[in-house]
Amino acid sequence: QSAMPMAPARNDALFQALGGKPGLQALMDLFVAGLKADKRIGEQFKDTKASYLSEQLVDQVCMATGGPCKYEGADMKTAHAGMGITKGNFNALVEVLQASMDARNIPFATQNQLLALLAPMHRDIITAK
Ligand code: HEM
Repeated sequence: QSAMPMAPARNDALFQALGGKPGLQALMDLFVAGLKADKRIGEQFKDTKASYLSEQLVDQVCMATGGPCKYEGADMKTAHAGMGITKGNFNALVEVLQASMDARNIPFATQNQLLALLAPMHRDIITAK
């Protein structure tokens, strides 16, 4: 059940609104840098290779928004197993993503569409109180 992948997008409108592949690459580079620098959750990303995580996020979001990519990383449950991620950690990550989207001048409606796509993943990612 929790291993269910995201449903593929029916069109690429959200992918285009995010600036296509170059837009996503710029966004995710900023996002991962923001995660590493964040006082609340930066520690959890200290051993993460930024370029690697950024590429995985680009592929994941590109595919989920109808773009021409294939995400080949782990499913969200497997990827985050044993990390003890809390609701507070998850909300902090969402705030960093919002700040990154603001910095890229991504319109609010587009931001909300991406967040709506990612929000249900909390079930597979949050494993601790
Ligand atoms: C909607 C929210 C999230 C999404 C979409 C997401 C997405 C991803 C993806 C695609 C990967 C790469 C998996 C792979 O390499 O196979 C990953 C790894 C990881 N995630 Fe998340 N994640 C989310 C939330 C979180 C949260 C809240 C934390 C902790 C605060 C977190 C910490 C990590 C860490 C530490 C890794 C391993 C990175 C590495 O390879 O070193 N994630 N995540």
